Amino acid sequence: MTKVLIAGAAGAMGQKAVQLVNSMDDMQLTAVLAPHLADNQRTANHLADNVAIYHALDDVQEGVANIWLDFTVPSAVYDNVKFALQHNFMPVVGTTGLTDDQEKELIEFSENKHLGGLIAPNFGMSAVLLMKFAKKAAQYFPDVEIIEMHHADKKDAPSGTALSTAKLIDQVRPSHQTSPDETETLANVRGGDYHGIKIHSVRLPGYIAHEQVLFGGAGEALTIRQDSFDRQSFMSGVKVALQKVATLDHMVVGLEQIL
Ligand SMILES: NC(=O)C1=CN([C@@H]2O[C@H](COP(=O)(O)OP(=O)(O)OC[C@H]3O[C@@H](n4cnc5c(N)ncnc54)[C@H](OP(=O)(O)O)[C@@H]3O)[C@@H](O)[C@H]2O)C=CC1
Ligand SMILES: O=C(O)C1=N[C@H](C(=O)O)C[C@H](O)C1
Repeated sequence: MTKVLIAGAAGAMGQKAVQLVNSMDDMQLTAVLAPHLADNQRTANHLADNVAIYHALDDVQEGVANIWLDFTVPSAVYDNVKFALQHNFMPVVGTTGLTDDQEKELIEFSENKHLGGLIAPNFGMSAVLLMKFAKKAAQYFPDVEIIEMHHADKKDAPSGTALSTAKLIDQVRPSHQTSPDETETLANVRGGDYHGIKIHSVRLPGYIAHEQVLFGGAGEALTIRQDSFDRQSFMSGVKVALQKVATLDHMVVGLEQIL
């Protein structure tokens, strides 16, 4: 039986993850890290009496779980994953917001410790495929912009998925002419800029997680779009990650690495 700790267990994704782990025969939820979760909220949060509730990182006991599943906040994820590796948990990280330098450092640390782990900006199959297709299309359509749309509670912008998509496109797109002398008469109206790729972040109630990659060519255009209508859609990817992380000997980035 593999033991799992969920960090951010009371959040929107954490609650889904608790129910997923509870439903798996080969996994046991042994602990959660949830800063504001009270003991009398166990039942509402589907936590059995024997699940340890930690309110602070430094209270977490080494050995309480094999896997550290993280759905917290961008400001906490680096410290959480570093702590997890230092204390021999295999991290499965859904939380977005790690910088490139932080990600690199954590991967190197995992390599030195020979500890498997996964950082997945998106556990949804539609998003994984969107990123794959966008990378392919960018070889032929270098002019591209990204629009990501999320629920109004999302704390980070751009989304981790949009940033990952831009990085993948940037790896392959041919050099090309950008429009010169562009003037913004309203600040930031052209969106954020990742190596010349514009990213536009929309935050609205009613949305969950959606992304469009728009390619423009001479007299034609290609739009690739994915929609996550329900957070349950991320759980099949989380399940595979929990089942496969022990087969890795260092941290990898992207769900596609283990599919
Ligand atoms: N990879 C993927 O497929 C997906 C990734 N995400 C990402 O997952 C993350 C969480 O999203 P979501 O569940 O919607 O966010 P929520 O805001 O609903 O949940 C975040 C949770 O983290 C808790 N938290 C805050 N600080 C800490 C800390 N230092 N240690 C432990 N827990 C902490 C919060 O507790 P409290 O409120 O009590 O402070 C809260 O319960 C985001 O980064 C999001 O982008 C989301 C969907 C899919
Ligand atoms: O916060 C969310 O909701 C999501 N976050 C991830 C991201 O930032 O890409 C994945 C998905 O878009 C949902």
